[in-house]
Amino acid sequence: MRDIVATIQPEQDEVVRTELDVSVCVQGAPGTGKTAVGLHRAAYLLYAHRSRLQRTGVLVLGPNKAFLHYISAVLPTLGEVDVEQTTIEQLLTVEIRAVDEPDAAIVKHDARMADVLRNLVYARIGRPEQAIVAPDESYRWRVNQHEFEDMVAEARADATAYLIGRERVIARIVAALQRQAEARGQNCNAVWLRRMARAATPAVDAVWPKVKADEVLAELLSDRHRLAEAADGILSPQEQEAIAWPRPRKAKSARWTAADAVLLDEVAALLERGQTYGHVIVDEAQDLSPMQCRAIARRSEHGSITVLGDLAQGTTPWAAQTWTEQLHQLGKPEADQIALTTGYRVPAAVVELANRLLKPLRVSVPPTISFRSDGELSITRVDDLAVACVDAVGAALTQEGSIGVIAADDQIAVLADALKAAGIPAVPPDGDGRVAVVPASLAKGLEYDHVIAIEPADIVEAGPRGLNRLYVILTRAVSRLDVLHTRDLPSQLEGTGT
Ligand SMILES: Nc1ncnc2c1ncn2[C@@H]1O[C@H](COP(=O)(O)OP(=O)(O)OP(=O)(O)O)[C@@H](O)[C@H]1O
Repeated sequence: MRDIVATIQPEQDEVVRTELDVSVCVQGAPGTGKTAVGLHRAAYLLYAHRSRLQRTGVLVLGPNKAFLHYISAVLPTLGEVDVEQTTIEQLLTVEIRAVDEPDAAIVKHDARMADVLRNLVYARIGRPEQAIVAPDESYRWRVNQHEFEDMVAEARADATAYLIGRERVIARIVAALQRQAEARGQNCNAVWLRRMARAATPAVDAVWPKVKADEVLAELLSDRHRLAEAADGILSPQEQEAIAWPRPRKAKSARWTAADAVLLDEVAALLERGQTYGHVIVDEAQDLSPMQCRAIARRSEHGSITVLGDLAQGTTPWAAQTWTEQLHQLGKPEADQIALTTGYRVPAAVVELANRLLKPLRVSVPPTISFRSDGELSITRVDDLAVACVDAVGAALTQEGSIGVIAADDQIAVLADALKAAGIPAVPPDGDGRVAVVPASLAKGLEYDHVIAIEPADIVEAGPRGLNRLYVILTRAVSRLDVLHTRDLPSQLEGTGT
């Protein structure tokens, strides 16, 4: 990203300087400066509300590590370093050791899982079956069964989190015991209160047990009976089957997936309240699942949020179709929705090509209008992609600037080898070097002076939402875009090449 401070436009500045208490959602076509606006907003808010935000914190969430590498170079130049920058995966701090089948991931990312998990956690609370008796030297203080039942019911009704509810029951029991003891002239000091809490704990454990998030989720995914109970009327039997583990596992030996990490975060929040931030900035927010949105909503519950994204660049299976729906999931339905349409990155010839893909993407977004009439576009049918790629990179190296070779993920190794064999050092997208070889799945949010896009038909066919992915890739070029293909171009781009 270039330094835009000097040239920031009024429509961008309006977003940057929106008041701290106001949440905003920016639908920004490619290269309209969403990321730049988000980072300037972080800097502006920290400047204008430094003491408040130093207390409450600012969180910037980006889509992947390559993107963070890219923005971490920019934020300190804006004069601000007190910002936590991370990806949603890193935020959730669970070691990811497995990958879900696509149908399992879709169920796990669905908002209905929140109800399943709530049922699961609260199903642990039972009914007291006996009174609590706390021996105290020559006395035996009592909370009878009915009182105990009422305390559990009341704590359940007002508790904001499961473990807080449990603590509340213990506190009520101790208070009741204290009233009895004081009525008999006892001095109830802190040591006495702690002793009474210990005496009450076994009875509370039996009714409202302590639990850990990983144990709760491992049990859900291991035990089909428990899953059926918690998901009754919420998930279909097929959906339950899709997420159930083939063999039971304990939490310690569980191999968690990225979607499990989001579920663990939801369970952890059902158990205890987590950290919140004064302001959260989320980039590429169109790609968040409803469950990921909930994780972010919890962290910005007492603060505001800046949502940045482009519905046309949605590449996940759960990508948002409308901002109204996504803002609802993010807990900020009242956020101001603003559209940025002037593209500063992508030259007009390239924008025109990419805009051809908008209609079939079936999202309602205004097309980009390029600010730039310079730039070059070439679309060439070639015989051998690796050979043509090496030639194209060689030619690009005679001009100034960064070069990104972007291809379907499974072609990256072949292209990197071909460049290496030709003596051209190439780095991955988060590496430092003039030529980067970028898997299509990691191209989002990045930009290069010269982009060489390899075999659009393969990019489109590599997975669901392939056309959205192609749209992302075509819009990464700052000055020049070469499209190389051996196969026919996707029909929307037909008639554009040689
Ligand atoms: N007002 C401006 N004047 C000049 N350049 C700008 C301006 N705003 C943004 N840019 C430049 O345009 C490019 C794109 O900006 P940025 O990466 O923030 O866009 P984006 O909307 O996040 O793009 P995408 O969604 O495609 O990733 C960057 O090089 C940035 O420096």
